[in-house]
Amino acid sequence: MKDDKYAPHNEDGSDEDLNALRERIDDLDHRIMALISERAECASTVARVKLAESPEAIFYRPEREAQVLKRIMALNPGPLANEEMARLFREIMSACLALEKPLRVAYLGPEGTFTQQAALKHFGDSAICTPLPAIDEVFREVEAGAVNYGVVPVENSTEGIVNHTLDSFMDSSLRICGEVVLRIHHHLLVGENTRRDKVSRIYSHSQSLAQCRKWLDAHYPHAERVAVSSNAEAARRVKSEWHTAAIAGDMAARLYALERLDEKIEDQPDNATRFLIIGNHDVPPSGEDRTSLVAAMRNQPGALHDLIEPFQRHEIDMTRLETRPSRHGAWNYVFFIDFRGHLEDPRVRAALDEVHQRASDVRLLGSYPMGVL
Ligand SMILES: O=C(O)C(=O)C[C@]1(C(=O)O)C=C[C@@H](O)C=C1
Repeated sequence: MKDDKYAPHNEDGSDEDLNALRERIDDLDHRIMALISERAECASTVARVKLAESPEAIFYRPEREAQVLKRIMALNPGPLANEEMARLFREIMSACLALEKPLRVAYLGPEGTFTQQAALKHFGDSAICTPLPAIDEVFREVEAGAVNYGVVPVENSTEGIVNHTLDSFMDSSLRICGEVVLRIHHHLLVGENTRRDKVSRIYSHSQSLAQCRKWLDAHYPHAERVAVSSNAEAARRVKSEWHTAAIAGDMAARLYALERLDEKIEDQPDNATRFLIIGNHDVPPSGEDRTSLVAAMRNQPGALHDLIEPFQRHEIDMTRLETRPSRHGAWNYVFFIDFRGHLEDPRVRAALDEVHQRASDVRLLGSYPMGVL
């Protein structure tokens, strides 16, 4: 409810001068701060309650965070956009969680990649995030308990699946605890000594070069395209080279202080990448969840149909189906399946009981809240 004390004197606020408006802002800031402090105290108490329940308490609760953010977006009165408001609350929760227990997160590096951006978007600024050079190293560090969670890319809307991530699940007992979807915007970046008409070589990750193929054909048909290990590595190189450019995102542009010759050069304007949060515990239902599993089928006609038929019959919305070669025996395949719903839903249980009977092996990778922001 609006407090009269804070309403403008006129409808358009015109009788208030700048000083008066700033006094109002100071006053509001004090009240916001008092409320944030009260919230942080409350989160500290939550931590004590969790510890009293179990010494192995899990402090990070992705299902609760998803509910908080969704509620904030639903209640937001404006004028800030829902995403902006949720982003602010994302940071408040991140700081509150750090009071309970600072989270350690490993992501596929190096610094400046979209995966770092995804880690920040999901965990906020208070998590302690460390880059690692390969997807399987992220898995290993989480398995070893050196970090609490890992962030790895899993699929891109234009270039498809990240095979390394799917393959890493085959040898791992880790669970998926969450997902983040990031809109991917690519920029053409140069160092201070490079002019637009002098660019003769363009570095980027092969996926990013592919995502900007048409733009490059139209604008730089004669420039050599060189695939490197990451967009951030591309940005690092052009920092010290002349006549070269990098295709990379905001994080890398900022990290290496590069000039943006052209922005948003991706061929598909809705280009997005989905990242997974990997951890070592199950996540309770949030109300809007996704489940992932990997299933091995006996090599026989109709095997794939047999596998997916129970989902259809139980009206479960399958959101992804990927086939990967199995590590056991030539010409054997495993299927990665994502569907809407949680392992605790009765319909999901019924479908999975049947899938278990039909497949030679099923491994549940986890149920987790669908990306909110
Ligand atoms: O509700 C909890 O379990 C909390 O720990 C509180 C809180 C929050 O700040 O709202 C903090 C961290 C969790 O990841 C989820 C929510």
